[in-house]
Amino acid sequence: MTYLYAIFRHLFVYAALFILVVYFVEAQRPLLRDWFLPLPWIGYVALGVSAVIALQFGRSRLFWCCVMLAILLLIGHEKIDLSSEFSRRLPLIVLMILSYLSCVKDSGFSGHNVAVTLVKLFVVTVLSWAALTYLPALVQNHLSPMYTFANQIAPGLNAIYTPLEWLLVGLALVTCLLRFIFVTDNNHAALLLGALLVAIMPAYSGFELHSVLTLVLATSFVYAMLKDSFNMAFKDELTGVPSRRALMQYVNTLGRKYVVVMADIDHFKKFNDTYGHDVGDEVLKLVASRLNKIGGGGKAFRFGGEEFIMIFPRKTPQQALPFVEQIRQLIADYPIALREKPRPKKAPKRGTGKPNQGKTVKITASFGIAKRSSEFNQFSDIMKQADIALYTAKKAGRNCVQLAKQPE
Ligand SMILES: Nc1nc2c(ncn2[C@@H]2O[C@H](COP(=O)(O)OP(=O)(O)OP(=O)(O)O)[C@@H](O)[C@H]2O)c(=O)[nH]1
Repeated sequence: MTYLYAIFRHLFVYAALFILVVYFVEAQRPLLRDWFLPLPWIGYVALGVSAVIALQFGRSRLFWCCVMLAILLLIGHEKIDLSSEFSRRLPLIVLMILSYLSCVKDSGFSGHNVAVTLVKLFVVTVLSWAALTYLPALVQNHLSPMYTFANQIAPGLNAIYTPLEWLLVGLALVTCLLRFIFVTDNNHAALLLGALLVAIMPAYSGFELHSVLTLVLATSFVYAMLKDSFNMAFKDELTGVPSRRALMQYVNTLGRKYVVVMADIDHFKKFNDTYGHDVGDEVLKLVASRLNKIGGGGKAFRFGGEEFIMIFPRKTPQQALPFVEQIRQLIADYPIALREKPRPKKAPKRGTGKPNQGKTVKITASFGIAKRSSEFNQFSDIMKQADIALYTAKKAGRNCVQLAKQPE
């Protein structure tokens, strides 16, 4: 569910950006030309900044995208004298390269890897060129109906690309979309946006409009890199909730009144030993997603291992208690469906042997609550108090909440 939500959230943001850009460029062509005419360098500067950040962050794919876009812009700027056929095909080739880059991993910037990537990009370029040159002859008989079909959809389509080129554009865009669905992050969303904007570039003649599209793309690349790096640094990789580092940063923003709740899954070692570490990981994700939904203004963090911390700013332990109780109950009541055991290599004969039925289990967690007070005003001291309360909860039989013994 969270995975689907992440896909739709990203798609919504980037699709909205794409539509906004296209609408703005369509509606404001003369205005944009006036704005960008005195700024012929702006697209290059944006790409340069994005490329430098990509270098610093080790995002080689976005770096190569910036290089490709700079070449595209340069040729659009007619700074390089090449045959018009090459200029016409270049957006398609860049599109193919973008879809290729969305399918591979960041390989970094070591001399060897840069050389290998350049060779691969060259191969993609040659293959794309060959496809654009030889495919029309192969599908000659289908070309005329394809032109008619494209004309029926929208009369202007054939003026931008030939129907065969449209097919290649579609293929490249679907590849980027599928890669984004498989690896849902900002980098892949930016690559998808990049592919979309490069695909529509031939529809907009004029260097200024290309500069606008490049500027949008370079900015989205920078945003994607910063956002993904932020997530890596401040979100726990397994559970997706804010990490210990995020907690330490958050603590600095707290005022003089707050409550710290320490949560720990009960008998988790036994659970891991019984059902395996992978199932243990799934349980951790589940518990984290419950804790993440805590009410009362509480904020959950994974502290490490099977321990979580929740902070309630501007609350007393008594005010936080009902929300913690609610979450404890939610976790305890939730039946966890265990995945079916892996099928045996040799399938039992039909009618013999019982189906490998999935089992459900339940898990509980214990909680310790402490507040900031004049006696315990350092975060580490309040944590220690919450930990003592948690230990008391464990001693009291687990699956319960204990308040630290602190002066009122
Ligand atoms: N699957 C999984 N297990 C983890 C992870 N981090 C820590 N653990 C396990 O969590 C278990 C913690 O066990 P203990 O601290 O002994 O406590 P417990 O078994 O939960 O018992 P009580 O806390 O006393 O109820 C260890 O077996 C760790 O290996 C993780 O990321 N994934």
